[in-house]
Amino acid sequence: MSSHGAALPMLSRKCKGLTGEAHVPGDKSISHRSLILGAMSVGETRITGLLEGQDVLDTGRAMRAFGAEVEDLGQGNWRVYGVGVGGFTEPDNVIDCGNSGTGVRLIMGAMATTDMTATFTGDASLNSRPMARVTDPLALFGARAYGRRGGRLPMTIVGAADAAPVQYTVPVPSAQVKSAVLLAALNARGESQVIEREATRDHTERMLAGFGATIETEETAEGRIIRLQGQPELKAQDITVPRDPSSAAFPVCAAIITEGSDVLVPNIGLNPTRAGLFTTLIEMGADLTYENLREEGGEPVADLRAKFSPNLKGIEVPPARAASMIDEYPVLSVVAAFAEGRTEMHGVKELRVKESDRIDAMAKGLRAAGVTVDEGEDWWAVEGRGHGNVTGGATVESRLDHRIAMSFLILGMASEQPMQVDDGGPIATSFPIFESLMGGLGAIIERV
Ligand SMILES: O=C(O)C1=C[C@@H](OP(=O)(O)O)[C@@H](O)[C@H](O)C1
Ligand SMILES: C=C(OP(=O)(O)O)C(=O)O
Repeated sequence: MSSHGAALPMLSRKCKGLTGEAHVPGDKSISHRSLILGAMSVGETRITGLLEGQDVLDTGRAMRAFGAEVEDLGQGNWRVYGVGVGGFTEPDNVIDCGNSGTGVRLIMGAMATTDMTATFTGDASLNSRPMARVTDPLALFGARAYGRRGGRLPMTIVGAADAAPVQYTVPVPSAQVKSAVLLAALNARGESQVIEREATRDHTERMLAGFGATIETEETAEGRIIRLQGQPELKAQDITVPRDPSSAAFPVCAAIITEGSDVLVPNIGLNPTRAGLFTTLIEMGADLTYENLREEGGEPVADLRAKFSPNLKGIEVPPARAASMIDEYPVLSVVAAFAEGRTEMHGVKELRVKESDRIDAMAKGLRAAGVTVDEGEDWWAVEGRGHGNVTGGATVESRLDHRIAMSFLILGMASEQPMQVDDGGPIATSFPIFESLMGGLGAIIERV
């Protein structure tokens, strides 16, 4: 079942090659943060290119429930009239964050240092994901959490007004946890410090600086130390959301494994905390090039050109790269199936607590498609079969996980037999135009 209604089985079959331009939607991480920081600032924030996926729409609804005005102006343009740091009003009903870990965790952080109580819930996937990683540090500010056993949603957070600042070392490589603490620290009295041992995506830090917060980052031997002054007046901004590298991953990988392909994916942000997949593909021998490499808004941006790559080889993906491509391992494992030799992926236990256990979901589906996969708690490995030898011909479960559904549909574009997913509905959480965009390149995707 998809989160909103009946299951939507989908199938993809081998196509003659993908060609053309793929204009992928706005970045999901930056879209959530635009709405939340817009709601926490004073005045009118205008957002262009917002991702209108269900995850982000749910965050927009939540911001309205906390008192901000959030208005859809059409064609990806949005207006947020913020209430200022500490200016939220108490929601009069449960906040449903749908399928979105980012949404619920960042919003819990944002309300944890206010004088109010809010109850959060989500779909079956989100309600099975761990929340203690966020509520533990929020407790340091004095916020209390009452949830289901194992720290699961539905969960009520009782915020702590007038909180003192904290010092916190994030125990797992998670931008969501880091961001929840930073958003809580915004309404605490003095300077909070957040330390992360492994660099994760830094959109919250960059955007906080853009909204006028006093924030600095220091790289040290023990990791990155982020210092944030509490109780700033955030100033509304005009934001242009860059296109999502995690969505670009799908047409890029599809082109690499599908004979006859040549696809251009324009305007993709190559922030080093997000670009690990592209580095990995190039190491595997993919014909992937950065055209028109430039700087926009202080970040590297390029047009990605991906072509069919018949000579892919398996590699070892190092643990240090994991955070910079954490959402891309499912589709990387599909590319690995078409390479010669074994691809090993290490330091990836976070994959087990995403919308699904992504190692388990991909391993089962790949095996059903004729590919050998080994796994341990923190690693997995795909035995590449080489181009032309991936059987396919299976129906797999997408487990309320958009990236699992999209990854197997990409596999089916190049495998000998079609691939079917039991439910393509979750794709709309992050990439609502996936079907039409891939179809426009020549992919054959059918609703069955
Ligand atoms: O901060 C963010 O926007 C995100 C952080 C990552 O999650 P974790 O922080 O749990 O690794 C990522 O998987 C998610 O899609 C988006
Ligand atoms: C893990 C993801 O999202 P979230 O944690 O926000 O649900 C994802 O988009 O792959």
